[in-house]
Amino acid sequence: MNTVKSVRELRAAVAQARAEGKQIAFVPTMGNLHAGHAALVEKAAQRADFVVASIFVNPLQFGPSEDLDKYPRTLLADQEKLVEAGCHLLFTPDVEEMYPHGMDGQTRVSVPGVSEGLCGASRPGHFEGVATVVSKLFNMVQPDLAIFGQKDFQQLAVIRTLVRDLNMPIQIIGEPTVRADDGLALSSRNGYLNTAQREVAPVLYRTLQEMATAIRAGERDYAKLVAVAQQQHSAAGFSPDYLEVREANSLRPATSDDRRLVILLAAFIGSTRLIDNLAFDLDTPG
Ligand SMILES: Nc1ncnc2c1ncn2[C@@H]1O[C@H](COP(=O)(O)OP(=O)(O)OP(=O)(O)O)[C@@H](O)[C@H]1O
Ligand SMILES: CC(C)(CO)[C@@H](O)C(=O)[O-]
Ligand code: BAL
Repeated sequence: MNTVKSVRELRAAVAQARAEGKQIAFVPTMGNLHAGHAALVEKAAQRADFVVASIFVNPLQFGPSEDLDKYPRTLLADQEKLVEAGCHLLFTPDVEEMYPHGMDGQTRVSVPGVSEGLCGASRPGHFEGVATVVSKLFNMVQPDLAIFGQKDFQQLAVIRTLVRDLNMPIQIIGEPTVRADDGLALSSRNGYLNTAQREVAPVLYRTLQEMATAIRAGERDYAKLVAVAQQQHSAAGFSPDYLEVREANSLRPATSDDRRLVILLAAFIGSTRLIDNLAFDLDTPG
């Protein structure tokens, strides 16, 4: 696997792969890779001949009081995991390479609708930062397909909308969330948890499963289910950020008639904010 830091080197390497007739798959990340990222790269290697990954901790998508500075940077270990998963080219630009004219005057990409509410409400500007950097990365790599995790369910919806609305000829593939044995969704931010916090963290996914089971059994009082789950989160030491039942395609608040649902949550434990979600179809047995 080759690692490049400049857009010029990236374009040259991708052009060579194209000249060899290869299909290009792209997996953007912020690094500190775990088995969830590896699953995306492995899927990319199954679907295309040449796999490009990026590691860039994008300042534009972090709020002023968020964890930009402490976000874990583990390049050597990440490179080993990428090689093992089948990556051919790693792009690791620095902030000056991504934003050579500074971030203040940077053209921004804003995706209305699906960016609003949920993480969009809790993290103002976050999805504009994500949509902007992903648009830039897509233009730099020009992949045939790009792979994202369903763990960031709203982000995936934002990117699908962005690609549709800006006529980008890129197929977007969403991959299921990879979890620890106890159900906790793998996330780089799990590394911030102390032992006691890590022990209680699986309560998040457990309550999502309990809510989904209740809805499948006919419960349609979503507010009641949310209140019960939030009590369990609070009892475990979490401060709820949001917990909502939405229609899975549009992300609008769910009605009792909707069949494709997603329950999404964000919650703080100490200063660590975790997200998770569970999508299900009432017409498909669970
Ligand atoms: N557990 C997981 N299973 C599958 N995909 C995942 C998982 N965690 C992250 N991803 C995906 O990996 C890609 C890069 O995500 P990112 O580098 O932010 O990882 P992360 O572990 O989610 O970090 P963070 O702590 O910022 O949430 C995204 O498409 C994201 O949805
Ligand atoms: C898609 C992404 C790499 C853009 O910075 C980031 O939001 C992430 O890691 O999910
Ligand atoms: N995984 C989404 C990137 C972020 O939290 O900023």
